[in-house]
Amino acid sequence: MNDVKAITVDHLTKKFGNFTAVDNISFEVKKGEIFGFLGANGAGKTTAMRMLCGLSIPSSGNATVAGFDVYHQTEKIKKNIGYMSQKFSLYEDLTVKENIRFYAGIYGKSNEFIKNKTGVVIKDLHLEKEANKLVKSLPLGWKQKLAFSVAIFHEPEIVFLDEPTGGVDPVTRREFWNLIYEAAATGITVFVTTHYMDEAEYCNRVCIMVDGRIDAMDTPQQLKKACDAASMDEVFLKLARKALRSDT
Ligand SMILES: Nc1ncnc2c1ncn2[C@@H]1O[C@H](COP(=O)(O)OP(=O)(O)OP(=O)(O)O)[C@@H](O)[C@H]1O
Repeated sequence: MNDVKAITVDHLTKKFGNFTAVDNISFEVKKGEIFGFLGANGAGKTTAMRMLCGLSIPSSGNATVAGFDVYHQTEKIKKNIGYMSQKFSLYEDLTVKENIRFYAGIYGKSNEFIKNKTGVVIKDLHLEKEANKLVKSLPLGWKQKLAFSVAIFHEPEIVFLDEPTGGVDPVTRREFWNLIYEAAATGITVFVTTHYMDEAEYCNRVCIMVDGRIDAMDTPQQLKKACDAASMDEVFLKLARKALRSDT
């Protein structure tokens, strides 16, 4: 990790009518950093992430992603990021190989690049026997690992992961995080939302949102120290308890 900024956020705000979903947030993420974005349901995580991905125009404030401005350079942002969410799924009726080729094609990669890298990804994920099977035949954990590999196939500067490991067992989640570490080691910046507090421990830095605002932001070690908590679970409970709004 170095001091190059992958993401800069300065007083960013998003209003829906009179309701302020994201309220004046500011932070920076360094290149190669694994940055965890936590908060109770309705805290504003997805709304903030959508602005950073160039999918939603802010009401006020500024932000840059990979050096591009979130108001005027949204197409450039989209080309330079990867995105994966629990809800975003691969095409179930395409094979593993067809899914990889389809998404790589969207980013305009050459046939040679796609062919070579498809082989590498399938080998790394140990999916050789499944390469020509329909994605719907794979277990959820395999689909998620494949979806992550597809999201970074075009070698983006930053990958945004919105609750990427929802619904899978701890062992598979651990394997998924190994992929995240490997990606970060190649210099890809990882911006991840999660509800799992063991995953918060794996992040270099964590930001906790409460009612649209940033309530705390630091390394997991420092947050535990500051809150006099034994685990991130305890940190989260102490901070999120203050939330007035919740979607659940
Ligand atoms: N398009 C919209 N119009 C009106 N309100 C919205 C819209 N999108 C989100 N909100 C509201 O903004 C708040 C923040 O929502 P957001 O989805 O960003 O939260 P979140 O932290 O991602 O929650 P979750 O963990 O449940 O996904 C919620 O109260 C939500 O109902």
